Formats: sequence, C-alpha cells, structure tokens
Amino acid sequence: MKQTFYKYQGTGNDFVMIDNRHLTFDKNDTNYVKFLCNRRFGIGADGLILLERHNDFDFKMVYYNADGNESSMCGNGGRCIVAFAKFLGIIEKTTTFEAIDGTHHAKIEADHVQLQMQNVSTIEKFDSHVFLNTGSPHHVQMESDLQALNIKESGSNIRYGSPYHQSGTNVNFVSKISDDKFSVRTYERGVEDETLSCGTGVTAVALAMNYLGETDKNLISLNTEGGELKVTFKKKGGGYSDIWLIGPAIQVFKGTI
Ligand SMILES: N[C@@H](CCC[C@H](N)C(=O)O)C(=O)O
Repeated sequence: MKQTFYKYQGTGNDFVMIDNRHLTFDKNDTNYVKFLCNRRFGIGADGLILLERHNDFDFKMVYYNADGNESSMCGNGGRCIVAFAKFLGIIEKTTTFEAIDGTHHAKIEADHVQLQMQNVSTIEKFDSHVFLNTGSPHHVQMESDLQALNIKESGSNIRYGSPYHQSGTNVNFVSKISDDKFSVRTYERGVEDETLSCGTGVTAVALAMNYLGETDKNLISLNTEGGELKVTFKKKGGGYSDIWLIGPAIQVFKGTI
C-alpha cells in the first residue's frame, strides 16, 4: 500500500510527517521508519513524526529518530507538527497536544511557531560541560572555534563515551557571540551525525548559558547551521519554567511512497 507523507523542516532539522489519525501506520516496523528517513533509498529526514488523535488534547505526537527507533522529545519536530495540525485544519492559532514528555502548549502565526517546553529543575555542572534534560538529554560544552570542529567525530566520542554509553545523549557545542546570542552545532543521538539544528538542544544551551552565568538575559538567540531560533524562560530558584522555543516551521513538499 502507498504511504502518503508530508515533509517539514524547522531551521533545517527535517521530518517526514504522517497523518496517522486512522492508525494505519505500523509503529513497530523499525526498518520501515529507517528506510523512509534514509536520504539515498527513501525520502530522507532526521526523524519521522506521526500525528494521532487524542481524547483530551488536540492531537498526539509520536516521534522516531532516523535510526527507526521511537525516541524522547523533539523540539523542532514539535514546532513542525503544530504547523502540520494547522495545515490539516485540526487547530487554528493555539493548541495543546501530548508528546512523550507530557503536554505542550503552542501558538502559530503564519510559519512561525512558539512551543512551550517542559520545566527544567535539574542541571548538572561538570568541569568541561553541563548536562540537562529538556525533553531529551543534552550535553552542552563551550568551544572557542565551532567551525574548526569535526562535530560527527567529537560528538560521537562523547555520545558513546562515559557516562552516557549505549543510551547516549545529544551533544551541543556552543560559542558565545554576545550577551544574548550564541552559536550552536549539535550532534544528534539517533541520527548519529550533526543535524542543522536541534530544538531541545538550543533550549538546553539557552538554560545552560544562563546557569553558567554566561548571560543574564531571558530571551536568547541561538544561531544554528540551519537558521536562528529563540528561547525565552523564567528562572526561579535553581530551576527554569515558562520555557518557549520559537522559530519557523515550514512544509516543504507532499508525496507518496
Ligand atoms: N531534533 C530534536 C531532538 C530529537 C531527539 C534526539 N535525537 C534524541 O534522541 O534525543 C529536537 O529538535 O529537539
């Protein structure tokens, strides 16, 4: 049977998007998801997202990495599925939906999506990096020359190394541009390579930079290889709440495979 799909991207983090409200997609077929995400033999994407019905909220998001496995929260994917829900006529300007890390509120205006992320109460500080979970696990490390880095090699060493090993982490390398602007390059677990942008990653970077005292601003611009994202938050005690990830979410094309 032919599968209808849509392709979306949010600052170059790209997704195969499937309307699964009739539950026709085989969610246990890891190889099929991997094939659809393959850039040479399939459609090509960093991940695949199913939009499903939900009893209490507007819809449910189910996210798979390009390796075919269901994974933790995807921030850019979350912004893209909001644009997809609007395209399908499920929502208008605001929404509440469920993802693997809980419920999310979002707002959409033209191609611009603001997505509320889960509160973060724990940030672990080490000599060379910080670690936090913004829906997905993130290692955040400052670097003086981002462009000189081999992200795939350095990211993979950290992702598979101690203490992360098989369960892994995403790895973000960061350079400070100014008090409210940082450049970020991310190695993504499950893609096992650099992606052009990572939404939970830049969220982690914004909070980590505030936590480390690199900025006292609460509206941060993050330059990724695929464009600019913004993150706003409130700081209370040692934790962060009212966290919003803001940026474009674009439908690229529709197809069948
Ligand atoms: N691209 C994502 C992160 C997706 C999840 C990640 N690969 C993982 O397995 O942790 C984003 O925009 O947040």
